[in-house]
Amino acid sequence: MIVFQSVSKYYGETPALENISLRIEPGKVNVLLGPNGSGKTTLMKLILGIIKPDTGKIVVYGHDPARDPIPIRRIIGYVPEDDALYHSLRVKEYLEFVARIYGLKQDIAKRSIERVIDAFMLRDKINEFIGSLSHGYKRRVLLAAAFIHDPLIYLLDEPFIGIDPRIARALKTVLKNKATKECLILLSTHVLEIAEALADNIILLYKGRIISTGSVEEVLEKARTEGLEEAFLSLTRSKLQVEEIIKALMG
Ligand SMILES: Nc1ncnc2c1ncn2[C@@H]1O[C@H](COP(=O)(O)OP(=O)(O)OP(=O)(O)O)[C@@H](O)[C@H]1O
Repeated sequence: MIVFQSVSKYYGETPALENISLRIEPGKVNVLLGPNGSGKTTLMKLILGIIKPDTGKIVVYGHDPARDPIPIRRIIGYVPEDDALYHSLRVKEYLEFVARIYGLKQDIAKRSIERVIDAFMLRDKINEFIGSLSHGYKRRVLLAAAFIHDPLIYLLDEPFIGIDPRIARALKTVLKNKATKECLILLSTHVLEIAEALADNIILLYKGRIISTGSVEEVLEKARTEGLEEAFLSLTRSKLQVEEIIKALMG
């Protein structure tokens, strides 16, 4: 269980997250939705302890990430939104490096690396430098690294960006199954179809605040709309902006 108690995070004067109180439970696929800049990545970085809250408290399976991030990071598989990879390492070297960081024993590491190489169809790329890979392959390497130590928590920032439909389909099934095995899944996406298909619990952020939580049905009911796209636009008061974007682009 991850608990946020009245958490705020500011960058200078700008609030990235304001007064967030939230319980994120295992056994569900939790989906973070929100327009660009609404605080999704910030929320994930707070869970990892990469950044610290200005006010409030976060508890991740009994640990405070601001004070004690190491045991938390050991149980998390994290896919960052941007490609934070070591470009001068070859794919297999990078996966070996990640396995070492997680403290996997050599034989277990070897088996895990083979497993994720096959799962993310990286076999023919293992000796290539990460810097030379296409965007989609870099995303696959990041996903492979997140699965290497069979984590309890999956923190996936836009995991479906750049990957092809085969891996996307498999990943959806795997995340659903992992949730039934009491893993805690928290992913962010801008793709509402993915949210609709996957989410047991939606956390809708807007300008650093939570404006709706609950199942897809509950969010739709609160927004009094039929589809998630309409709910998103209505709850984030974005309908007028869509009209303006269309007008600007159509000339
Ligand atoms: N390192 C930083 N320095 C200054 N401001 C930042 C920094 N990181 C994030 N912010 C600001 O915090 C707010 C939330 O950003 P965040 O990246 O969490 O949003 P997001 O919902 O993940 O956005 P996106 O959907 O575009 O990825 C934004 O206003 C952003 O400009």
